[in-house]
Amino acid sequence: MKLFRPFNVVVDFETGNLTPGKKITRYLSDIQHFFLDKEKVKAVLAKENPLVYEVIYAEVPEEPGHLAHCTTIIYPGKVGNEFFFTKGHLHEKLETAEIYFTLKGQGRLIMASPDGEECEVLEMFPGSASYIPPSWSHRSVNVGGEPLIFYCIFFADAGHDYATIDKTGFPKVVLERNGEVVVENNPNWKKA
Ligand SMILES: O=P(O)(O)OC[C@H]1O[C@H](O)[C@H](O)[C@@H](O)[C@@H]1O
Ligand SMILES: [Fe+2]
Repeated sequence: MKLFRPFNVVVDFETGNLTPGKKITRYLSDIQHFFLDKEKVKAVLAKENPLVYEVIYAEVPEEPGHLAHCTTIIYPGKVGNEFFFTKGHLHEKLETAEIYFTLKGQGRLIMASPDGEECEVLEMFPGSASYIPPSWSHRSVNVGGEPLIFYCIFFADAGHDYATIDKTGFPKVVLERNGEVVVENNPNWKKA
């Protein structure tokens, strides 16, 4: 068997940069359909298409036994009163867990069972290591005024199921009300 060689990557805790790494960028236009206030989304997009988040990942084979790892940087921002977030996904291999270790910023991690009947929201803060158990969909939200930066480790063959979330959305939304971060039921959520 051909041995895969050990290697280091370097993570910058301040910027979230991971070197050497490959970058994925997601703009508001990529996740616009998830936001509650459709008019506000339109108004923002008429002026600009802000960068919402970036993922920088180490290149590892997408094969059983390997661990994929990456940083995610969610920029601060809102559409109306709804904070910027990641698309969110289930793993195609539902039986695979994941860990998010927060390096910088303040966030919320929304997780839901596959049918969406169960939902949990964890706080993300520097030093928090959030465990995403098998089967839970996950979306992270930046609730602060600086980038939310976290480091993720997951099974390299887990796969990303975005189609389910496109159909159902998440059961909860994270909003700012009177300067407070609040978690509310998502009126647009559809049962899987
Ligand atoms: O894939 P998204 O839902 O857009 O979330 C962005 C990224 O968040 C974390 O970094 C996960 O470990 C990645 O697998 C995921 O791609
Ligand atoms: Fe994941």
